[in-house]
Amino acid sequence: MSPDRNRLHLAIQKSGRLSEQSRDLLKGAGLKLSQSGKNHLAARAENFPLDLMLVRDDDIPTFVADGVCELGIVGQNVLEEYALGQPERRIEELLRLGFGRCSLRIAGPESADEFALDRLQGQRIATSYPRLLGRFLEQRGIDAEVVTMRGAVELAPRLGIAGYICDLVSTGATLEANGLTALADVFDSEAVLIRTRRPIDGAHAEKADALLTRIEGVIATAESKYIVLNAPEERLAEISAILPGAEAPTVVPLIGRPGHVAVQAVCQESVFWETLERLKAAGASAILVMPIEKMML
Ligand SMILES: Nc1ncnc2c1ncn2[C@@H]1O[C@H](COP(=O)(O)OP(=O)(O)OP(=O)(O)O)[C@@H](O)[C@H]1O
Ligand SMILES: O=P(O)(O)OC[C@H]1O[C@H](OP(=O)(O)OP(=O)(O)O)[C@H](O)[C@@H]1O
Ligand SMILES: [Mg+2]
Repeated sequence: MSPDRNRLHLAIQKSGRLSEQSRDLLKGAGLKLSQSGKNHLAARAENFPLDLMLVRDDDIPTFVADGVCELGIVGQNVLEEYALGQPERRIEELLRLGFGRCSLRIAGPESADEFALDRLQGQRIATSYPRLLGRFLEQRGIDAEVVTMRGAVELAPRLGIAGYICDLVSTGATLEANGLTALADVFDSEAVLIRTRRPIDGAHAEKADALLTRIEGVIATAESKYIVLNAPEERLAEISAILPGAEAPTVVPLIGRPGHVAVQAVCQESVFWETLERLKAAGASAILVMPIEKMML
């Protein structure tokens, strides 16, 4: 099946850590995705000229670099590992998506306080990310042997394949279950939206931009809250400074309460209970924090 050139093509992971959140993000951007059974390798947006290609995450950078897919969603770890092996960067990273957060870490069977990077000299380290690890070691002048494994890297020390490993960690549960401790950070990652650097024709480029604007809106909305509160006028500057990530709040006089105003603002960073306590201490009252359903910046 050759791709339909009247539609955009977005590559996402078929099944794995990024698949569900990639689909949720697109649904949040208003796309109605056609059902795809377990064996389907493509899905269609019914209300937007976009086809989804459901693939192994390792293949996503290649598809986007070659322009087979104009867009993709992939972890920065996979993207950077791919890019390190290419003479030119044919992929543009457009947007961090706030999910799939993990770190590529060196781990081993010893405790972190016994460890110093120098202990890696002459050792074997098993990883699925030989280029990222290779760069890390080279930059630090460490001469170690990198052993490439496709998966189950955590088993390497037990099997005697390598003394250390370098693999993705988020909660640390997998390391712990295998008697390993994280010893050094190699690369921090999250899922990103990527776009080909190959020319996209005019109508397509417009569609890609429209989709990007929607996705930016979804990301911004996820953290953002709408805050409304009452404040003594003379403490307005102090209260505005506490509102996280808010630009130019709207200030409205309160009928029947001279010297007091109502303040409304979009906070683009997380609003914690501590924030509310600080606002109250600064004289704010009747503080409401509301979710924002949609936002276009
Ligand atoms: N424990 C984790 N927590 C959060 N994100 C993770 C975690 N592990 C991996 N990721 C991110 O999700 C991506 C996909 O991980 P997954 O384990 O599903 O990949 P995979 O086994 O290589 O899948 P595929 O079959 O598509 O090749 C990783 O490249 C990384 O960016
Ligand atoms: O620190 P943790 O929260 O335990 O996560 C780390 C694990 O997650 C990833 O594997 P995944 O579970 O996606 O399976 P895979 O190895 O089959 O890709 C990664 O390769 C680690 O093994
Ligand atoms: Mg993979």
